[in-house]
Amino acid sequence: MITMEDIIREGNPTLREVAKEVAVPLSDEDIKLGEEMMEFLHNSQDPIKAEELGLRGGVGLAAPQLDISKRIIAVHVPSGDLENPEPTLSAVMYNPKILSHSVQDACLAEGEGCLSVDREVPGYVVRHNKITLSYVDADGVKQKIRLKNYEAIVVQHEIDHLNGVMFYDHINSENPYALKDGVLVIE
Ligand SMILES: O=C(O)C[C@@H](Cc1ccccc1)[C@H](O)SCc1ccccc1
Ligand code: NI
Repeated sequence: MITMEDIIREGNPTLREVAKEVAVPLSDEDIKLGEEMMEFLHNSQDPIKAEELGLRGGVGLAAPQLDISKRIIAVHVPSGDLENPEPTLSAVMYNPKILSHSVQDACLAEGEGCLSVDREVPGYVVRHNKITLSYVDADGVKQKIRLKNYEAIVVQHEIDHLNGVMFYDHINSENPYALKDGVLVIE
């Protein structure tokens, strides 16, 4: 079971590598890894288990954060609506690829954090507001989906990890809260 000890922190060179595509059909090893990554996200969002296991809450995780330089991410975005517990996005994605994106950019009002970064780095992380994404799912089936707003931001944060990019690479060092016109700030 994955815990915080398995997650490498900034300074580890693996976080700056471009991860390799995984073979399709998926190996049992890669399928098992995806399952463990998803299990971590579920545990990290369960107050009892997170407390028990000392987990930081996460809505996404990328294999390079486990010192495994493979193009695998897991995302599990809860709906946040107690009436409707269905997550708005929950998937293990193999070889995810952004096929196209909106001209409109977006950022989270509260900025971003990272399970591999044990410090606050304030500032707007400007990303695409909408993306069209292809990936191979856990059943080995090629998927093509469109995401927007928060779900699109989470997936872009994780795909950045596959390309050796950290969220603070996007922050304007002169003025962390500088925003071009038209950037959607997501509360
Ligand atoms: O380090 C990671 O990749 C997981 C991040 C992903 C992420 C951070 C900020 C914005 C989008 C995605 C963790 O989920 S950071 C902790 C967190 C937990 C719940 C909600 C937002 C951020
Ligand atoms: Ni991260």
